[in-house]
Amino acid sequence: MEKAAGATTKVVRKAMPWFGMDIGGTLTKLVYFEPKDITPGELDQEAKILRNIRRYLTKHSAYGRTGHRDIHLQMDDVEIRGRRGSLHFIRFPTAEMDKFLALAKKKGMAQLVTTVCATGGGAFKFEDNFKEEVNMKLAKFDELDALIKGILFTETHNPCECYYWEDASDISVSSKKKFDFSQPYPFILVNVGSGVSVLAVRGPDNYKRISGTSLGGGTFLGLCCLLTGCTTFEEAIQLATKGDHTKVDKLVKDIYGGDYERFGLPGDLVAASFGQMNLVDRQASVSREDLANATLVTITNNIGSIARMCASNEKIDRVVFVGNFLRVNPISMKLLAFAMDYWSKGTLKALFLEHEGYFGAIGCLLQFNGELNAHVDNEGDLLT
Ligand SMILES: Nc1ncnc2c1ncn2[C@@H]1O[C@H](COP(=O)(O)OP(=O)(O)O)[C@@H](O)[C@H]1O
Ligand SMILES: CC(C)(COP(=O)(O)O)[C@@H](O)C(=O)NCCC(=O)O
Repeated sequence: MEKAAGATTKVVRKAMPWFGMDIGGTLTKLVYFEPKDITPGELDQEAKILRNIRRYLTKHSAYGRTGHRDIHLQMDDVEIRGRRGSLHFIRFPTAEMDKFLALAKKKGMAQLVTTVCATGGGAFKFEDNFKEEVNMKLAKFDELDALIKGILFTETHNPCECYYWEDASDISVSSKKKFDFSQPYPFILVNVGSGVSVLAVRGPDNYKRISGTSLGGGTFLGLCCLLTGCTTFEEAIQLATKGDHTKVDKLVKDIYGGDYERFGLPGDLVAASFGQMNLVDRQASVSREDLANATLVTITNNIGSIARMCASNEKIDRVVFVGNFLRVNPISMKLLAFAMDYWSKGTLKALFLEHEGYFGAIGCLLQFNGELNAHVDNEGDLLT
């Protein structure tokens, strides 16, 4: 790009809009940086389309039938690349990508010819659709790199980001407590999205993916829909909250009549998930709520076991759980907190983060560092 004659470049500001997008197996997460330090010169120059997009995203909390802005997660007064502004958090089902692209086109995105930073499997899968339908180029980033960068950034910008569950053994009294995560390393990171990835993180650029399981949030939702006829994650969680998994599972005491003392297995421990459901009379006596609760407990306990084995193998005592499976899901968080503590005899600590499913999108927004440069002249006007 040529600099205008006589103009000296004072500040290099990157052209707006700034988005970070994590296109996951179930949900697409969009983080939008709303600049709050717009100079009068910049405001004059701001294209009408850009202004309309900024207003549309920041003034609404619902987009179409299935898009939502998580207003409670909004982060204000954040500095990124020398600009101050707010981070807005928006999600919609990845299955609705065609509707999102149609909306983006309607809002004039196609005329902006811009680049969006994207991560998650969908950044690869939908790359051509973005180019063809909204003239957007995707700058792609690895989802696990982005996840860790997003966590580290958010933790340093939000003093209340990290928490644990106190007294997790009693679900009814257990409560959230702030945790100081300013010295994070090393930690195990368990990302419970559609599937589950487990990482050992020893430094900002030092991590490895040590395990994973296909029994994750997608499994919970899929099985719950099949077993109960529910249609949304929120409904599945509501049902699970009112159910009792012990009517569905076979417990140690159903087999032993009490504890299996020799190996320290308490009678109330689940011996076999869904282990009662081979009996026709038992099938008839369980409710949709019980089935939802059993599905949630089964998936959660399995994730807890894998996380605990990984922590023990890596000799790391802090386990951070993230991903949208934990959204509006205190049952799973408390179960994980209890499982980590109980089975490790108090040596492992389960930690949780407020922006649970958005770290990939945040990390992606932060990583972009090219192509959008715009020169600003003496008066602070954009020359692009
Ligand atoms: N509104 C929702 N719609 C669908 N799934 C949801 C919703 N809220 C939470 N979830 C849970 O979050 C999981 C997806 O988590 P997420 O971290 O976004 O993963 P992914 O990147 O694979 O989409 C779903 O499988 C489901 O268990
Ligand atoms: C393939 C994935 C990294 C995709 O991430 P997601 O969209 O589920 O967040 C994840 O689903 C995963 O790690 N699945 C488990 C695969 C396994 O180790 O068995």
